Amino acid sequence: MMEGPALLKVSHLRTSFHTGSRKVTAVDDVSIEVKPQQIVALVGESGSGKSVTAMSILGLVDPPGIIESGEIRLGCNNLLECSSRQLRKLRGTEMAVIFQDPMNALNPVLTIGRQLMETVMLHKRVSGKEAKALALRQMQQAGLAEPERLFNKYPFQISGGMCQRVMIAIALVSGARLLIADEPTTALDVTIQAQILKELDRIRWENHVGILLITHDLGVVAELADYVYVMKSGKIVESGNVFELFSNPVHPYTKYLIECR
Ligand SMILES: Nc1ncnc2c1ncn2[C@@H]1O[C@H](COP(=O)(O)OP(=O)(O)OP(=O)(O)O)[C@@H](O)[C@H]1O
Repeated sequence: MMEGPALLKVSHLRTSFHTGSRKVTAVDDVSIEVKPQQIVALVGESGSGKSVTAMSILGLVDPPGIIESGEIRLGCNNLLECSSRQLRKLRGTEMAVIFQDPMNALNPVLTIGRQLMETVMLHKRVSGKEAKALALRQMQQAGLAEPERLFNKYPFQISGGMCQRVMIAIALVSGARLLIADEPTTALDVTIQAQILKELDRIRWENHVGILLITHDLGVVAELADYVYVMKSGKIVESGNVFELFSNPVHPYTKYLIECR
């Protein structure tokens, strides 16, 4: 199931920030791969360059940041050669992202249902009625019981865990094959964390998505990931199958992260 060509292949990516006369290379010669239905973790301490890697893949690096070199392939698309218009289209149809703080990622003045329907209608030529039906189905798929009741609620009226499920539904409604999850459970309490992790595990099989999971939490990695890249100061210092990496870490930094768990 995880055999075959990569869904996402990042090769020798370098992303830097120029501020005044200073240049910070946040991502320095990073190469990573995600296969269909695989959960790949990118771990490392705060400031190691995980989020900048994600933003580079999504085409969301803004000045003073610049992607200096490398290649990012998503399916048959060469992302660094895409225009911003093409990238906007790909974000939604091919790749989607969920963030740490789902409440802030949602629009506070629109109902949950409205936001889902708008995403559907942005990507599919369907009537309002069909969009609603699709939105409701996707809510159910993301583990939201009683979607009809939730449809007319505003983000502040539902819990953080439910908001994250709504974000997952929004991410998947357009049929994206790659989901980038940037610290998806960090802001949630432990029991809700476990539920969301389970949900991610389920949707990768059911919706055939590959997931790039960005986290500093090795517990989350052990629970969910198949493959791990360890990042430090912008570089990948070690990578491997999750079982091998945990049982036999080679790089001192990986050993340190595992000991600090
Ligand atoms: N807008 C920016 N301007 C200047 N430098 C930046 C900017 N964004 C990121 N950086 C640099 O990139 C480095 C990596 O940041 P990044 O957010 O990717 O780390 P991270 O591993 O995701 O950390 P965290 O877990 O705290 O989000 C930072 O230490 C900072 O030096």
